[in-house]
Amino acid sequence: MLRWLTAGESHGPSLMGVIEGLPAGVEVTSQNIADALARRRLGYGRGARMQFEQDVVTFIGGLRHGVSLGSPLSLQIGNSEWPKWETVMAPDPVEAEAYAASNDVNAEKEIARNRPLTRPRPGHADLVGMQKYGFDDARPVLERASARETAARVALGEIAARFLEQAYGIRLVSHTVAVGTAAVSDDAPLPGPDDVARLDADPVRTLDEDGSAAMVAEIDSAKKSGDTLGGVVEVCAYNLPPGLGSHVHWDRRLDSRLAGALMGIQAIKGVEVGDGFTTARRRGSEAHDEMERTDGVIRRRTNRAGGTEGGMSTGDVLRVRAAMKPISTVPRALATVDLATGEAATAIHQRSDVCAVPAAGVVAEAMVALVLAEACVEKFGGDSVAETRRNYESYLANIPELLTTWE
Ligand SMILES: Cc1cc2nc3c(=O)[nH]c(=O)nc-3n(C[C@H](O)[C@H](O)[C@H](O)COP(=O)(O)O)c2cc1C
Ligand SMILES: C=C(O[C@@H]1CC(C(=O)O)=C[C@@H](OP(=O)(O)O)[C@H]1O)C(=O)O
Repeated sequence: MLRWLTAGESHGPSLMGVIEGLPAGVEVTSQNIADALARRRLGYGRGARMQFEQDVVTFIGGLRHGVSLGSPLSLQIGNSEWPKWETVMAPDPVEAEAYAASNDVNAEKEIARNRPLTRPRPGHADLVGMQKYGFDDARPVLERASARETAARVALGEIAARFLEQAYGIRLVSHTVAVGTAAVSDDAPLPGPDDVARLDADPVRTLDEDGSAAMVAEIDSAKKSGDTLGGVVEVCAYNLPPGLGSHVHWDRRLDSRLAGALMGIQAIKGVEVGDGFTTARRRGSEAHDEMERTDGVIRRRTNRAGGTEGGMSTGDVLRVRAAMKPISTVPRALATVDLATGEAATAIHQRSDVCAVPAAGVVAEAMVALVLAEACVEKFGGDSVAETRRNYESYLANIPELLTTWE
């Protein structure tokens, strides 16, 4: 069993992540995690915070000399914002007035930060969270609802990705498919795992030059008019074995687990596996992936299904897409109600991203890595990378020759 958790608030001292159940022998370093976190900060259209956020990574346990021990791997990511928020987000009680009297240069701003947020922002967790948890202030809700938390997921996802590659040779890549109405062309080739550096060098993380320019223009135009954007990202996983997940029960299905994991990312409102919604409009004869046997190997002529059949990986490239809604904090103030007075108001707006779709791709990649790592641990078991690898090789070696789908 592989399980993981994150904790921490957006402006608290740090985020943390714990992953438990990973075999011993996974090679990973703080620098690997820092590099993954740097990729998540990329992307045209992100707000001011991404310019200065440092994402300082500290491993707390589970790792020795760059190799996992099999014990819970736990890490911390410092928030650069914390010094400004020490009073507002202090774990222990604080006297705001006493803080002001301390004559600190930041006192005025600090008091302002401490004021209850009573104008909930449409599209955010603010209002429902206040209703549900009994708060008279949106701060305790928005601090955890913030997508800052995705930094911890990307850190854990990087550990999962290293495990997948080292144990089974599975590699992942993500890219941006659309921002608002601007999209890559329908016949653009799928990126491969060796394209990651090229993707990260593009302002919106796509290999399609025209698509990239159109997306950048769309972001510029939204920014100019005080608006925000969403879009679509895709994650591809290469070199999967057949048989991850299962057809036998809904919550064992790989596609269902992937959909849940992607939908669990802040602002994701739709998930597609393979050709997904396009497939729904096709006739059966045009929708499925016909099989043939050539050179002693069964091959699917197409991969419209996106690498799953019957809730299991087929061994073909896994393709999943996630649709992100536009950023909820819209500079062009949205109408709301001041909960302190019941009067009409405009929603709180401080700094914010205009578009975070490229970053969402990196987060989606991390979520897919975590789901695949969980499915592999479940299928192949093993307490060390070497043992799980042996189990994986034995599984493949025991699939009868007439059923093989790989060379
Ligand atoms: C990487 C990433 C960055 C985000 N940045 C912002 C942001 O700067 N401002 C904002 O209002 N929402 C941002 N969001 C989206 C909000 O967190 C999200 O809209 C909010 O949690 C409500 O969405 P939900 O209804 O899906 O939970 C971001 C989401 C992601 C995945
Ligand atoms: C901090 C991150 O994203 C944040 C996600 C976010 C939101 O409301 O979701 C709002 C912004 O934070 P702040 O309110 O501090 O400016 C983003 O910067 C991050 O991705 O690391």
